[in-house]
Amino acid sequence: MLRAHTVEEVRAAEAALMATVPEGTLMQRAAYGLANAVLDLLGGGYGRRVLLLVGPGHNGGDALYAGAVLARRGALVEAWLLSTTVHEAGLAALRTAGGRVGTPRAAVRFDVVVDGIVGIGGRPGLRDGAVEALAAAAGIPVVAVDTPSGVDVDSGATPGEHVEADLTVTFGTHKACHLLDPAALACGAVDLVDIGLDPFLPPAAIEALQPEDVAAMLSLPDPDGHKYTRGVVGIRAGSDAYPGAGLLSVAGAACGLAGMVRYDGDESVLDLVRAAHPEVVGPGRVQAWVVGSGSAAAAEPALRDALADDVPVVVDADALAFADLARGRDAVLTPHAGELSRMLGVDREEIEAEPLAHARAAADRYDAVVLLKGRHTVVARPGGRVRVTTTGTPWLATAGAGDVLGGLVGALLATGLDPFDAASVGSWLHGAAATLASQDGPIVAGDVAAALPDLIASLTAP
Ligand SMILES: NC(=O)C1=CN([C@@H]2O[C@H](COP(=O)(O)OP(=O)(O)OC[C@H]3O[C@@H](n4cnc5c(N)ncnc54)[C@H](O)[C@@H]3O)[C@@H](O)[C@H]2O)[C@@H](O)CC1
Ligand SMILES: [K+]
Repeated sequence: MLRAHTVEEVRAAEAALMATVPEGTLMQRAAYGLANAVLDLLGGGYGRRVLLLVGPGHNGGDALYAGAVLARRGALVEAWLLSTTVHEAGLAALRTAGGRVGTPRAAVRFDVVVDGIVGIGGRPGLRDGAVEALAAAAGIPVVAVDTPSGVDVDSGATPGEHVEADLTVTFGTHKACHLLDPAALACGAVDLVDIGLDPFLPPAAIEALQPEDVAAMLSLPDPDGHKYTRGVVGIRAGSDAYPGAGLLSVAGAACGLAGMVRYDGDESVLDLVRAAHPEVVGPGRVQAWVVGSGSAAAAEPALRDALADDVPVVVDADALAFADLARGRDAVLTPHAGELSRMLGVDREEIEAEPLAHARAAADRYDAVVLLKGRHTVVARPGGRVRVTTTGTPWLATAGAGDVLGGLVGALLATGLDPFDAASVGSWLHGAAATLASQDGPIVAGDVAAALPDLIASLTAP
């Protein structure tokens, strides 16, 4: 499990760890990790030209000490000091190693820029000197120290100017900004350097599932199981006007995880569903319902009927307008930013600027699990625990992909996962299946559903 901690938690853990090691140890660990990441990126040190952007705090100190390591490895290291005071010992180390201090100038030629302007002590936004230095070094790959300077570390928002990194090297644990958009977009790839913080960190409120977590949560068929013990998922989606929504919801549900898929909707859609998925049967008892996509006016009665069965429910698309009915129930609400905007009465732009805060607010408001779709989907449960999905591909932004996701989450609920696990595992599988199907090329929603069995097999293979 990948975990993200708050600045406050990191500072407390660092203080506890620092009490157990000689002074300066943590910064040395951080600096060596950072220098190694830069060496990897550059394919070596000798003759490489490295620019350090150095702010007033320890973040700049990390950059200076890493610069000293790089200078000893033969790199030509220049530091631009963006504050009247910088980490003195770090600066002395850089100078001793042969690095120098330069002044910001246009049309500079460096192989890499190391952003040590601010880290977890930074307020969002950049000061003028930093903006000008970054402009002078535009076009050069950027390695951010701990966080891209200027982002809001704990919320993942980017309310002001900020660094756009190609690689972010962070220390001890991830922070929200590494996982949550829009800040995560500014991180580029993220490397975590172990500085020994783990024993001092509390449980994290924000997590990102990894393949081994997903594999451990999937329920495999018992040797003596049968289709009913494996769980039955029911789909109430699609209509005469939108039969595709029903077909794709069924396709996601028919990934093989549940023992049976039922379709309960218009006869005309059922005929199409049966033609595409002969194994699907008609209405009856289920262990989970998926309600709402392409349901139009039928969404409200369909949701009421599903809730009356007292089984977990995925509340999707048209049914989200009636999400109040599911308050406090075993439910997964699956809005995209536009749908959540209508549910909360908040502008869509505000939701996209702070998906973490709004997914959490919605989970509390509806007392249910909320899966807010996006590049990095946010799954929030009431009380603040969150899982962020980091699988996926931009090609997944395609019509019907949400229907497949709804069906898949329903199948996972039917197998007995709780709503938080079903939503986060479903979202992870959905993204990973899209990547598998896409191979960096275009896909349609049906391809994502079709890739699920192979993906699941690769995860669960002994
Ligand atoms: N505390 C520790 O033991 C460790 C800290 N480490 C590094 O230390 C960093 C935190 O250091 P600090 O607490 O000194 O904080 P930072 O280096 O993040 O910066 C804080 C300083 O920047 C100023 N500042 C705030 N916002 C600004 C902005 N937008 N533009 C310009 N200046 C701004 C503040 O006045 C303050 O002086 C971490 O991100 C990490 O890089 C690592 O060395 C690992 C160990
Ligand atoms: K930084």
